[in-house]
Amino acid sequence: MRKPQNHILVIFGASGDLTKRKLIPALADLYHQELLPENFAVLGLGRTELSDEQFRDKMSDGVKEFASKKEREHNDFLDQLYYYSFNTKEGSEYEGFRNRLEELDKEVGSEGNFIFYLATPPSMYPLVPKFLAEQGLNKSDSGFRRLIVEKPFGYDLESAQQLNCDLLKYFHEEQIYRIDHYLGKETVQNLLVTRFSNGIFEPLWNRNFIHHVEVTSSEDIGVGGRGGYYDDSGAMRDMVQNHLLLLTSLVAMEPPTLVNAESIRNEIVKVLQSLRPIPKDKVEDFVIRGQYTESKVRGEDVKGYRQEEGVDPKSRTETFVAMKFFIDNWRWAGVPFYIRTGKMLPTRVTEIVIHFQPTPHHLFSEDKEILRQQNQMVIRIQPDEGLLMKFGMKVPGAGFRVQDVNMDFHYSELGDTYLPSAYERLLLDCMLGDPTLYSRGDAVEAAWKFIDPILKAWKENPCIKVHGYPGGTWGPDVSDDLIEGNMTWRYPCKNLSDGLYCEL
Ligand SMILES: NC(=O)C1=CN([C@@H]2O[C@H](COP(=O)(O)OP(=O)(O)OC[C@H]3O[C@@H](n4cnc5c(N)ncnc54)[C@H](OP(=O)(O)O)[C@@H]3O)[C@@H](O)[C@H]2O)C=CC1
Ligand SMILES: O=C1O[C@H](COP(=O)(O)O)[C@@H](O)[C@H](O)[C@H]1O
Repeated sequence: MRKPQNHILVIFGASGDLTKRKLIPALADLYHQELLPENFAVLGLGRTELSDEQFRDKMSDGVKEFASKKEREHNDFLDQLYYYSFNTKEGSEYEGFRNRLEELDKEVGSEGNFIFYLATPPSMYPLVPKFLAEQGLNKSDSGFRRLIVEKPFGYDLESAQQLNCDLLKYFHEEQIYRIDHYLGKETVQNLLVTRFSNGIFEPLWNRNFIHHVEVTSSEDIGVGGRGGYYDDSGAMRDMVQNHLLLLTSLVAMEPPTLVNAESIRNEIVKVLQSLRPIPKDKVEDFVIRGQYTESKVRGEDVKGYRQEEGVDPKSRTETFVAMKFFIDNWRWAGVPFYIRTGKMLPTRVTEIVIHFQPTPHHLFSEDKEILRQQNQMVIRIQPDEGLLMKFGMKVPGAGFRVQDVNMDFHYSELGDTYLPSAYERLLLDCMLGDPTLYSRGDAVEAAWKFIDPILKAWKENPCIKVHGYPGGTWGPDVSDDLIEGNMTWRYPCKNLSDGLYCEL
């Protein structure tokens, strides 16, 4: 495996939750696999006053696992962490920061290569690049300068376009790495391999053989301590605009010419640009929104969303979205795509279900449940990552009764194979200068263009219902009505044989 060039990773927002919970553990994993360069340091930034030592102590909790195994290595990793305190909103304070960075660069031998990671509140995303540019830190003749931008990328189409413009004033598109951590997931990348390295699937992957596609990403927890952020965001901005549309794009895209950033991202953007707009006055026919209410889950009382800390007690923010849409292109004309996400649902599962066309004639009419004869391919992103095919087999004995059987593969069967975390993969790719698994500006805007009219309709028309659903259920019952015919969503928890992830 190629190692990245020597560099410093500068984290804006290093005293925050994301740094401690995701970034530092991912870096520790890279360190222990010897994937970090020889001369490397992290420079954490925030207003909170911390010495380097205090910062290391604060971060060491997140990497305790290693501490117990290899104490010396663990300490060597922590020794690469540094901290500098300043208000990143104040342009006048950047000179001091630049001096510290240049000093550290000499100390570490990082050759003037810097990655700037924006893990601050989003209001700071346009400011930091401007102030970096004022200090001449956005470009260099000798070293590389890259900028990683966390989600959310904009609040709507207009703000996303504005943010793209703001970033592009100071950094080139090739320097900008917009994170969607779903693309960093091993099983999401495997979607491309499953589709494009197997002769058996791709010939069937189109409107002639696929009846409809379902994408579900459910969580069995509520908003927890993130009520303040979430109440202003909601499931549509938090999950659909980015992760779910990305999964849809990978399912629907054409084969890329090459496995590189340009080819793959070109195909992703084409799908997003082909999404059929949902007219504002038809939103209720295509999109169901819901909000969890007080309930009992597995014998425990759980709060309703409006009782969560930081949430407006009259909030109409959606914690559940189910929607139906079409992709207007040659491959997918007329095939409905159904996507669904929500908090406080029965289990945590992300999966894609390809429903194949039924046989043209139901030969084995003894089987009353005709739907059984529709083959399904379930691509499970998490947990218990794997792939499952469902098809009909004869029930042994008299007559011709058909029953569904499963043929499945679980990643866990690969034995000790190490599945890197999404952040680990994405950080390493950025260090190596490979943006393939990061979102391109035009893709982000195309996704917002599709979502924007729905958000506007919700905002402008209070008659569009926010359906309550008791925590621990699969969302509002009306979400079943979205699916045409006598079909329903796949409810993974109803069929324990499908996997071990279901905890109900
Ligand atoms: N947490 C998560 O799991 C995820 C977070 N994200 C995104 O990442 C970003 C960070 O999230 P998270 O870590 O949870 O947020 P936190 O609120 O925990 O942290 C925010 C960080 O920004 C710093 N900050 C805020 N204002 C200033 C300022 N004026 N000057 C210097 N530093 C400042 C804070 O430092 P201090 O208070 O010391 O100044 C703190 O380190 C957000 O945009 C979020 O949407 C995305 C995906 C997941
Ligand atoms: O981006 C986000 O994703 C998480 C879900 O991520 P996962 O990797 O656990 O599937 C979600 O909880 C959070 O609200 C959202 O901001």
